[in-house]
Amino acid sequence: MNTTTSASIDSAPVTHTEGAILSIKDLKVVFSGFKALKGVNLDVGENEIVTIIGPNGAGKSTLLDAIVGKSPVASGHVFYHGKDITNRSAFEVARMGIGRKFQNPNVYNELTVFDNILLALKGSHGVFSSIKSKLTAAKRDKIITVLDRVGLLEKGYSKVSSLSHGQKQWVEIGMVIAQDPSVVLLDEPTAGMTPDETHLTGEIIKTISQNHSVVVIEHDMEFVKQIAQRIVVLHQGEKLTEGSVSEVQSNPKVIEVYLGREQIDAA
Ligand SMILES: Nc1ncnc2c1ncn2[C@@H]1O[C@H](COP(=O)(O)OP(=O)(O)OP(=O)(O)O)[C@@H](O)[C@H]1O
Repeated sequence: MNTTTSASIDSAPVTHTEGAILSIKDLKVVFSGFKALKGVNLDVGENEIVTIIGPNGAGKSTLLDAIVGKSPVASGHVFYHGKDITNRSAFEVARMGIGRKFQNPNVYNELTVFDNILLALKGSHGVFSSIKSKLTAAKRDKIITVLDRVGLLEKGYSKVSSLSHGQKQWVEIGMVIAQDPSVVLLDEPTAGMTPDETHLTGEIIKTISQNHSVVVIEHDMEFVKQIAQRIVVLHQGEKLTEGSVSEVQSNPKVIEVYLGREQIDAA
């Protein structure tokens, strides 16, 4: 991979981390004087699952928003495949290959699961023309592959309105991966799910990581343990630490600001 350099505020060259698909350097986001991110660094490798945890208001969603051009970056850099994409528009970032799923499913309830995935495929233009146009074998195969990866092969011809909350979330994950992103960003994908749905979501994330890098914001520590390879802990707009599940769970600072509180909440 070639090294890309960008000028920082003080003109010192800033480069991405060699080999990282997504490389975030000293990222700062400020809302009307409030520092939501105070200089966060994060690297995501190919086919890696990175899980972000931290207390409410830590800056987790803001970090994903800043990556995809939804929150303006005050300073610092977002490199994607070595290219500086800081403050690109949400549309450009999505087109380049960073897919984002938000907390609430954004699906077409009156269409089938199959048609929802069809609409998300690259090259689809508008609901009516996409569904009425002739389905090529390649598109059909692609949709079936996506349905298989998100565990919805048998629900392909069901209307989304008939699905459970968890299944609707998987439809939307399918719509994101149908666009062939290199990186998939998931904001609390298990919110509101049953324990069984939560576990299946973990298995789906592990499956999709075979073809995509995945960054997941999550609160449920059982789920984090199921999927986590590397955990990043955010606190008050800063990275407190990062490491394996056992490293993070035994870190006194993490216990003090986050895990202790989670354990009390769970009691
Ligand atoms: N558009 C905005 N305008 C002003 N303040 C904002 C905006 N978005 C987020 N914030 C503030 O930035 C801080 C970080 O918010 P963020 O949503 O990123 O936290 P979080 O870690 O995702 O929290 P949660 O777990 O509750 O979703 C919070 O104090 C929040 O109130």
